[in-house]
Amino acid sequence: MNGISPKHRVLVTGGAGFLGSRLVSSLLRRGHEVIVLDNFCTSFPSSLAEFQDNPAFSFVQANVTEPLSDSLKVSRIYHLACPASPVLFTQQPLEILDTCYQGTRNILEAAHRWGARVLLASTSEVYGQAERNPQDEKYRGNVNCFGPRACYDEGKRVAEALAYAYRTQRSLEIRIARIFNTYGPGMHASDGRVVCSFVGAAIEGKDLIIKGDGKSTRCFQFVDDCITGLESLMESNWSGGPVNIGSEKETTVYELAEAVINAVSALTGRPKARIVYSEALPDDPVQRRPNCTLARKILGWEARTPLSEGLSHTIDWHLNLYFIRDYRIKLVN
Ligand SMILES: O=C(O)[C@H]1O[C@H](OP(=O)(O)OP(=O)(O)OC[C@H]2O[C@@H](n3ccc(=O)[nH]c3=O)[C@H](O)[C@@H]2O)[C@H](O)[C@@H](O)[C@@H]1O
Repeated sequence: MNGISPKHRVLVTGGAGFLGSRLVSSLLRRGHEVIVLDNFCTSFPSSLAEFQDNPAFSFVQANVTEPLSDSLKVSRIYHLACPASPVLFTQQPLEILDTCYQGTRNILEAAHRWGARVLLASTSEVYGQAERNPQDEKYRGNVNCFGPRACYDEGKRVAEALAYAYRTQRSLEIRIARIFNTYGPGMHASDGRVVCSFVGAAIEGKDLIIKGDGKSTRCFQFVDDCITGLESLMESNWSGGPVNIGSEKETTVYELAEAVINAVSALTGRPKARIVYSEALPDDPVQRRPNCTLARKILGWEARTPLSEGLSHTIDWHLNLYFIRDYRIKLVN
């Protein structure tokens, strides 16, 4: 993780996405050669624009559900490709399941041919409607396999099971990160996840919609903390099971809404947006908080960015997408 660490040829699946593009930026900064594989199903080519002139960067437009060409041979694979917004769980469940199973299988198969190490982006969603708080990696979860979140929750669980099978049967080097709610610059308001939805609404002067009573909790992790955690895990000697990567600071959805409204108003001088309530999503986890003792112990890593600081970077990023004139805000791209 420092200037003298070995340089790799790295494949990032989903590299045009929210986490992916931030990871690519960090890997290139550290001197690695990076290939992004993405099909833009939930991302935009513009998120790769800043890398285009970098000779260490290349891009392949493809779906991970198709087998990988050996011309892509690398020594490290970050497997991030998968739609992750709950809005898509009801719109594209079959595609999500295909990506989680066949996509992950293709990645692991290619890694086996190439002798590459794989980091699988798993999720806090494998814990489902958790019956204990916080959730450590030994907790086996409470997931509904026949419900609107099943495609993602069970999809990621089968992806973990595939990784385990390739490790035991094919001796593949595997790292699994269970990533908890991550936010920051690069996640567009249209994504549907809560932080970017609230920030987008507050900037546009629209109501913030709380789904449910606002008492549900999440621990919001700033994207750069998450990326450092993923890179540390990839280059660590850890050969055990999955590792939680998240913030341990628990916040209710209502507290988040208030924080966003106040921060946007303070930064723009505009009147405060309002909160309205709508029905809770079915199977929406009520309480979620990682226990990150393992990550601290094996990686010396923990999420450090306070919510207020992360929100301020996030709001700045969103404001830069907007053109402010005559007290009206218009979308420019
Ligand atoms: O990051 C994680 O750990 C996982 O959780 C997310 O799911 P969720 O926690 O439901 O993410 P959000 O859509 O951001 O929702 C968080 C909470 O805010 C609420 N919410 C969301 C959006 C909104 O406009 N209003 C609102 O009240 C949701 O109902 C939920 O209670 C996604 O499943 C994944 O991106 C990810 O793997």
